[in-house]
Amino acid sequence: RKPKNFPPGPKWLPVIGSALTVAKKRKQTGYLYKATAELSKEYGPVIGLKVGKDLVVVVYGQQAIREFLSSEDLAGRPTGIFFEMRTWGERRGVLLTDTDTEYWQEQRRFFLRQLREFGFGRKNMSVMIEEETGIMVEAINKMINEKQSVIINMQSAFNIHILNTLWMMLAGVRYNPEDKNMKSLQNILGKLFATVDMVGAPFSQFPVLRFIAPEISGYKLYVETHLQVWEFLNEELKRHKETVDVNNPRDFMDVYLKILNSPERKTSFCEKQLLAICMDMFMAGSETTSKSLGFCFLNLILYPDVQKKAQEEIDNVVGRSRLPSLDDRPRMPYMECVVLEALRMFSGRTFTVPHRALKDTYLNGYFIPKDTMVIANLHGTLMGPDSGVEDPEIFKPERYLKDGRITLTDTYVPFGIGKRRCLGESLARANVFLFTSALLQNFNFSVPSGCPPTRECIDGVTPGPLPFKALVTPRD
Ligand code: HEM
Repeated sequence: RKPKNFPPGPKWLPVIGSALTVAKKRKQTGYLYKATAELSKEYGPVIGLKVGKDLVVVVYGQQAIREFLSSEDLAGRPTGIFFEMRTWGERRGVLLTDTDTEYWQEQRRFFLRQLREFGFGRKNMSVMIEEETGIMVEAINKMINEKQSVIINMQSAFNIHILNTLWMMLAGVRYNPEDKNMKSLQNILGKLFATVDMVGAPFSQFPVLRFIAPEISGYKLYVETHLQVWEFLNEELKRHKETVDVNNPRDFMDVYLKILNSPERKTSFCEKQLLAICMDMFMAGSETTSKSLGFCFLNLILYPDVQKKAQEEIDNVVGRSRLPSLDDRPRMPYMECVVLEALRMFSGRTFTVPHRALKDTYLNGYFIPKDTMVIANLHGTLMGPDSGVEDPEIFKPERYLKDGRITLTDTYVPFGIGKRRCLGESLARANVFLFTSALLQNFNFSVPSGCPPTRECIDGVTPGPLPFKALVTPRD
């Protein structure tokens, strides 16, 4: 039965709850984020659903999103499918860490401190990304070679380089794009993303399917691909344990191994936890950044004036004799705004991670029982009718500039806020800024004749642009 004063939403049918209504709306509108927007028109900023046996609340209104993300009562880690996944793995001796809320907060703090203080290991974050941008520029130059230009698939152009920046920080390894390990990792992650659709995957809507139809429901593939990533990480951990010098940590794995060997080690620290963090970083950090860059370049070819203005700024501040660095950032407000707009285009179509109510509580005046899963659709605050953003579908970096200074409002939360906010924000911003400015410094990007890009996206919990090509020409 529906709890008293639970947020309003579509009718709950026996067994399937409201899953069918969401699926129908999704089919009609083509997108999960648009389905939420439609439901919100009918039911208001906070929508109550029942998916299979679980209570799920989706938050869409701008103010309600802020209230949700600021609430400590709603900052728990989900149990349900994710928890079961880990328990399932534990039984086979591979997965599980107790990443429930309290442990997670301890691990979060540790990760953030390491990121802030060292950028991990010997090379700091900026230098490492700058090197990777140089490698990408070089690779494009090679493709162009003697020709005048080259046509590139832009939506996937960044995947390998972004994976490299993540993997360099975590394990100090960078792969050649042609490397077979890198290709296999990319392949596995791609499959994993195709199967993860927290609100949409059939097995998360109907838990029983996991047991009676593991193949068709996608559960088997989900678990198998998860395990493949796990094994990939475990191999690297083995190598690290053999070669670590705790007084000279090379990367995050070494820093973590140092803690494991120290007497002050807290109970939440263990090897499995380390692997779980690396897994979370891959899951949360690779597709998100690559897709934001995809949206960025899609819009740069659709808005050549924006591209030209950014290039003028790069030429003035950096020139052509060296690559842009993070130290240039304060003197490049227009490029910063290009990044802000790219992040809005990505996060404005995406959802937060699922949160869990740690106790009975209230949101926007509605009752949220303990253990309800709560998730926000950031479209509401970045692009929706009460977001305060004018012409939200238009890529307009100037919107953040007031008298030459960057001014952001409370509604601009592409990384979330509060206790569960994104852990990789500084890395993601640095990646988008450095890759975009290095490429614009060296090349012009335009629509190839006969291949106009579409603005339509691939639907999912983190949508990305549909495949599109750019004509890339060296700048004089
Ligand atoms: C442009 C790129 C990115 C965007 C737009 C983005 C955005 C977000 C958002 C909206 C959340 C959910 C916040 C919430 O539910 O309250 C999140 C969570 C998270 N992000 Fe990011 N993210 C990006 C890149 C990264 C990177 C590069 C990393 C890792 C290095 C990362 C690690 C995480 C983690 C671990 C969480 C979960 C935090 C938790 O469960 O407490 N993200 N991110």
